[in-house]
Amino acid sequence: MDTIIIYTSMAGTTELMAEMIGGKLTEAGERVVIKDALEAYAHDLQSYDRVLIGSYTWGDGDLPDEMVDFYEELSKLDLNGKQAAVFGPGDSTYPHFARAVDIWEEAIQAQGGEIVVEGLKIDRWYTEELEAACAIFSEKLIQSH
Ligand SMILES: Cc1cc2nc3c(=O)[nH]c(=O)nc-3n(C[C@H](O)[C@H](O)[C@H](O)COP(=O)(O)O)c2cc1C
Repeated sequence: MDTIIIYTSMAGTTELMAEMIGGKLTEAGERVVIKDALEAYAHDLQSYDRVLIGSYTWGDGDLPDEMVDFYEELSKLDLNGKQAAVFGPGDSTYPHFARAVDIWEEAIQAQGGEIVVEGLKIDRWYTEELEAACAIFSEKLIQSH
């Protein structure tokens, strides 16, 4: 199973999640590439079996600005046959908690990708749960194929 993790991070939480999840999959013997969305092109996804997107939420429940180009490219791709899952931190004091996770899941499904594990949303006020939550998410991914 070859996985690409595309993420963007402002203060480092999403990056940490990407590294933790990537580390767990690698430990399980999977091949993983982690890329910052600013250095990634959506067509990069074509060479991988599994696509993971890591995205915090910005504005009023919006995608981060750094991911908008990638989002537009992804919305033109055929993702049939791809396994996918999304993770990201948010802040539950905002009305749309971690909504970027839902936006990405919808975009992936609209292009034919299969969401194999429910999106992981982490509240920034509870980051002590980060490592355990990322480990569980990774384990579900490993079990899903
Ligand atoms: C201006 C601004 C707007 C934000 N809007 C939302 C939001 O609508 N929903 C949400 O859940 N979190 C929101 N957040 C919180 C970020 O998603 C959260 O701080 C996240 O941990 C940042 O990820 P990072 O550490 O990878 O940069 C917002 C943060 C800022 C500074």
